[in-house]
Amino acid sequence: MSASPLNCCINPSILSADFANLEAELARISNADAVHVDVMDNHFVPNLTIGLPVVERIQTVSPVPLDAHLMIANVDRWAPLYADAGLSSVTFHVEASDAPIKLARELRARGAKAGMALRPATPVEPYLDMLSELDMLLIMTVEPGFGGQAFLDVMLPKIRRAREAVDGSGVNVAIQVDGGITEETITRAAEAGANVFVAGSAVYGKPSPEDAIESLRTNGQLAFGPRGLQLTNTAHQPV
Ligand SMILES: O=C(CO)[C@@H](O)[C@H](O)COP(=O)(O)O
Repeated sequence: MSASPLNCCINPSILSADFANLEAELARISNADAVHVDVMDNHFVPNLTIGLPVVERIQTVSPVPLDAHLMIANVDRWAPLYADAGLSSVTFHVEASDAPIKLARELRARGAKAGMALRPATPVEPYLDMLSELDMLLIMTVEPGFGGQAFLDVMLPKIRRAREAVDGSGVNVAIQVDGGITEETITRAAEAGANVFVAGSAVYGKPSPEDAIESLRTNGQLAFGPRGLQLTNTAHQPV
């Protein structure tokens, strides 16, 4: 399935997969648009997952592109190395970067799509002027660190503001949401304007991850509707 800026994308979160069988777990989501790789350092978030050597190995066996979500400190130093590794998309947290515009430019220069993430308590308004520097804006819909949390409905106005700004700016920036996405909450997130959905437990917690991806995609696309047709610049596609 190739991602289109006019479509909703479903990116399953590897955090809910079996870390002892990653190759097999990746084969179970071959109809996903990308795999969302949660990199946590136990500093920026209170959890520890995997780092660059493991991510590089995952890339060699994944049937879909990698969408890295770096929940780490010192991201200005580390994120470019993930782009150098050939990842399709690298997302850093604005709260962890000293120079987000410089970092986004560096990621693009190294061939990756540039994503920027906002924790729930971080407002979007200060960053709307830099949309043209980004390929994706990730609005966290839970506090980052753990899978299986409940979707924060209080994030819906932030998603709406981001969507209005993206549509008004004429640049094609994907709006990704991550945390608590289910067959039910995806509808509210998509109605608000999100078009790339990270889902961990709602994919890997189901007997058939492939069927779960299709259901999520159908619900997301229905709720997102023809809104995507307003986008005109297709140079940067979401993953
Ligand atoms: O980045 C994170 C958590 O910090 C997410 O990617 C979660 O892994 C999503 O899991 P679910 O909420 O979908 O179970």
